[in-house]
Amino acid sequence: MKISNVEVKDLVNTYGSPLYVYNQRMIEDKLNAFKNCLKSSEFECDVIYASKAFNCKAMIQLVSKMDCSLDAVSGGELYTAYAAGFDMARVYFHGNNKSMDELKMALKYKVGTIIVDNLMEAQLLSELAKNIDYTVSILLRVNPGIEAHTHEYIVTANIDSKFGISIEKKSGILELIQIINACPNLSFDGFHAHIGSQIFDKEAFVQEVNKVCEFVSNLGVDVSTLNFGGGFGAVYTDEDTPIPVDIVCDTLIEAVKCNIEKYALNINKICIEPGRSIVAEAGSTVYTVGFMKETPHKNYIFVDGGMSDNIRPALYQAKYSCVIDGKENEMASKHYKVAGKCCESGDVIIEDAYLPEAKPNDLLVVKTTGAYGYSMASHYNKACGLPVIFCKDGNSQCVIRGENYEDLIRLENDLCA
Ligand SMILES: Cc1ncc(COP(=O)(O)O)c(C=O)c1O
Ligand SMILES: N[C@@H](CCCC[NH3+])C(=O)O
Repeated sequence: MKISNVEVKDLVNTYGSPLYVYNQRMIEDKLNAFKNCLKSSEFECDVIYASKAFNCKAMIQLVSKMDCSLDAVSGGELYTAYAAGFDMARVYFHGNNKSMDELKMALKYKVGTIIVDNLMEAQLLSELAKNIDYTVSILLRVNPGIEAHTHEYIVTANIDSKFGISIEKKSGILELIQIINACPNLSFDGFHAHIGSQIFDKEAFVQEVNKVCEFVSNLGVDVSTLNFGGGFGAVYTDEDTPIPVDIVCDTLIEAVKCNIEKYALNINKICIEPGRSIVAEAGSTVYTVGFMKETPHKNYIFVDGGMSDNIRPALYQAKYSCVIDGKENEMASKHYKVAGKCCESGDVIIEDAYLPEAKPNDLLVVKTTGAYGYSMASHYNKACGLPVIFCKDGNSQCVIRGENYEDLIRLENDLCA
């Protein structure tokens, strides 16, 4: 099996096992697709990559190369963007509980946009921004009361969310805007909303746009920018049917246009923040099969990683599909339960993988692990962090080296130095 024309077995020979492998061309194509599809002659459009899905310098440099903006949600993500040489004016800084240090860091780096999440943040930021020498664009995160899930969305379900201010709280929102506008270095430009992740129903996004625009039309405040967040889906198994990128973008653009006309709004910029849909399908995890065993009801395959490199099955009952390298074209003949090596019964990567006969040392490639895999990895059982490899057109490049045992105790050892 090849990933962007690089043999998986060659990757394992060169970099070891297990590995996260990304098809760099697929990432670039996805960023391009969003950029090319989110276009309008009536307003500016910005595609902001939500870096929580997969954040490292090499990824951020790709975002820069493809002329997209960047969503960061922590000091660590900001620091990585800065270290990657990213244009900080194109960073959108999020978070429901940004610390004073993080806000100071954002201002020091001259981050272009801060998405303010609550009243206390507005108060603190307006103090911190008094003496800066540039203007920060401010969006306010509102909670439109639309909580979308895969295959379904529930209107008005979300009033107790930890993120944003409820769109129903008009007086609180006006108070917050006043605080922002009273600070000469902050410019209130509009609103941000985000309704969930892995959403397959385009009507959920139309509802989001309608709700936010109706709210703006009743506010009596100039609003130039609307950011509708991310949440676009990816294919993990045959059951997944995400909305194609062109349709997502057309749907959003059309919905915004209708609302601009309906309410005579002065919107001149819209943004979206795709994370998963950019990187999920481009990433795979390559494991080596170790021991195998049969129980009365299961055939187990044990792999040399597990919940420490992919927490999503244990955390969300997320489903994945996989292939055995070199046996992609063989008929499936056996149901396997693919489990990891962590000391936890729930350490299962795939509950039921229907595969050709497997044997120890086979390379098992789990697909669509590119989003929230590396970024949610842990050191449980002192697991070493996996290397990350980018492949493109027959070439491979290690962009994050794998950890070794020394790395695992380095922070302790530093204290003794
Ligand atoms: C504010 C915000 N923007 C963007 C995203 C990215 O979402 P996704 O990876 O589903 O596109 C998230 C995560 O859900 C988010 O919370
Ligand atoms: N971590 C989640 C997505 C969270 C999105 C962040 N708001 C996942 O793996 O599906």
